[in-house]
Amino acid sequence: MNNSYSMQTNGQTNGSNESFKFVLEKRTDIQSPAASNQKQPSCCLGVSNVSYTVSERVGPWWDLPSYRKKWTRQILNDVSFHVDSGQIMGILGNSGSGKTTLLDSIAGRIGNTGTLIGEVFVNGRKVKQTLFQECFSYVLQSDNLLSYLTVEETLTFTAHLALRQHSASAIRKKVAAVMAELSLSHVANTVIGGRVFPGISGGERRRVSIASQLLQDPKVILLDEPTTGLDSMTANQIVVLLAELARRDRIVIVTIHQPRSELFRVFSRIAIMSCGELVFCGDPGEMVDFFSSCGFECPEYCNPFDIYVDLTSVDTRSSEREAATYRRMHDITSAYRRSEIYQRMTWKIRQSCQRANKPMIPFKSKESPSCMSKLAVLFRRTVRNLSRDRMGVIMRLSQNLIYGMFVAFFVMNLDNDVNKGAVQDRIGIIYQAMGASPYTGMLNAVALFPAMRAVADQESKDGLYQKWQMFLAYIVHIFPFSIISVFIFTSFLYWVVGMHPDPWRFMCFTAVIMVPHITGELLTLVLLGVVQDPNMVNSGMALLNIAGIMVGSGFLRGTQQMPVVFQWLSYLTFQKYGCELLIVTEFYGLNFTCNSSLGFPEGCLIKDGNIIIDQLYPGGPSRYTLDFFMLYAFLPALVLLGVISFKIRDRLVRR
Ligand SMILES: Nc1ncnc2c1ncn2[C@@H]1O[C@H](COP(=O)(O)OP(=O)(O)OP(=O)(O)O)[C@@H](O)[C@H]1O
Repeated sequence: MNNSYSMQTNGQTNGSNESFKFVLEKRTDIQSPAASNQKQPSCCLGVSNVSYTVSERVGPWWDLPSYRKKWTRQILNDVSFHVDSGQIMGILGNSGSGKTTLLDSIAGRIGNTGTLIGEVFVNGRKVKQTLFQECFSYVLQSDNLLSYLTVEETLTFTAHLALRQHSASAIRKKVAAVMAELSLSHVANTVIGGRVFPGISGGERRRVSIASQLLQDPKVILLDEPTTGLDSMTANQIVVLLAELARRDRIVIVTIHQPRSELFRVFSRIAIMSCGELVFCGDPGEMVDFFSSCGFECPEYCNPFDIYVDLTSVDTRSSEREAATYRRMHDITSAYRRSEIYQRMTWKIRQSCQRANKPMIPFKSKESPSCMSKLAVLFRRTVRNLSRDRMGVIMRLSQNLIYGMFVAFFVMNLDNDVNKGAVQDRIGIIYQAMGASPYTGMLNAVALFPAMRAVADQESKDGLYQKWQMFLAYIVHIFPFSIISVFIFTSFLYWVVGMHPDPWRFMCFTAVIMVPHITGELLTLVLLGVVQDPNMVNSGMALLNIAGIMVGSGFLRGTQQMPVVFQWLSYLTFQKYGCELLIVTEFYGLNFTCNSSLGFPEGCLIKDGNIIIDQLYPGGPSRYTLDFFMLYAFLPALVLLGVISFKIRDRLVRR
């Protein structure tokens, strides 16, 4: 079997009418087991009998009888392969064949919903599942990058998070070297960009994601569909670049959809998956040989990738087709298992395990900085990224003010006459200020945080830091914005409508309003830790806030008239303490006038604000300091809750 195939191009290489045919020639690169024993690669990866099963409900939740039943589904079935350093392996297969699950299982990102069995060897040494993440770098299909950082800044921050023992100049050199290796030097100072403003191209973004992984010097790089969403020329360039990375003594494994035919010569190994099984895994020449021996010649001028993936896919459009294509897939898989290619592969895995002087497992560089240094780097990165978001900054600073303007122009001047709304308008303003401030905080979090969360999900899986550390770094940056934004809001509203003209009371008013605004943002972040969908968080927050102001304020129904359970619940709302403080701040010692001809003469019985305080919050002034303490206690409590929420997220997020 020393005959094999090489490829001849026919026509233009980049034109649409490109084509090629296979020509028989003598192979020299396929070594016998004895020969390959002489030349050992510096690193090798062996995956042996990996299977993954999940337990699933048989039916949907609205069909209770079937929902109660469970069945076991085999997602990966006895997958084995071997790759040496210097090689790039492409994993092909139709949609749902298990490519991503295979990468996830090797990358240690499979989650705990199913059962993973099998063994992974690096340099013949068995790697524990818990160490997969420290050994393999994983580039996800979607690029999670911060839009407002430049390419160089992105890589520099990542390097600071990953490499402690390197000096600043060493990190600069390292970043420059990685950028050069991935041909990114020309866009070093260009921002990544986002949906609403331009930045680097899709292919360059993909290369930045790969570069971030290279900073940790991984020996094995896994990439899930790195070419998806790119035009075919850029996709080819990415694969060629990955092949070059592999050639520099690394192992690169990449899942790919519909590679172009000229990539045939780029891959060192090709694996084809179908229904969770590895139907074939070998070098490109072997692949053509193998399928021909199974009776499936690749027609001239056809893309062998398309032909072989089609041949091994199961067509579920009708039961007859399904049975026939499944049989064909099964026959090919059986033939592969009996083939010399498969025997050689299993022999290589065994041989690497039995080697006398096995090299050590090459873990990624793991010189993480201390917790405080990581927090400092994350904080700097968050501030740098978000402070460049002009719309984000404007929104943060102005939305409270815009709302304040609306309320101020609606109320205009507060009167001191009880019959001209002196009490009602003041209570209305307090109700609105307390009720609306959490919403503006919530809007900020929902608009800005999910992008940061996606980055943290990825980087925490890379072992750079933990998700709760990013949460802490993010909330630190909230405070200055909140203080300025609330100060602008209260300065405008308080003085324009003419609330109590005591500067000290104005400061207290501002200090109280600060808390619901920050609490709104913090509570949203806490929920975003455990709920993936920001829209659900939006709705949840709106409901919580409505419930809080209803039960806590006592404006809709006096606290004394509420059922006991609500009276107790009111102590858990920040609105209770906030409203009480604002009522005391505004009404304490405030004298009213009364023009009895304008309204109810009984209204004139309300001569001063203390009567209102006694009605709404009896004993309120004596609890003034305690209320402040209780109100501000919500902030550290929510920070703690946030840390817990993001620790729970570690378990919830699979990839
Ligand atoms: N944890 C899980 N629970 C239930 N089903 C799962 C789980 N993980 C994967 N699957 C199922 O396994 C099959 C293989 O999924 P996978 O994402 O690996 O396919 P794929 O080949 O990467 O597909 P694509 O090319 O479309 O991304 C799919 O049908 C998927 O729904």
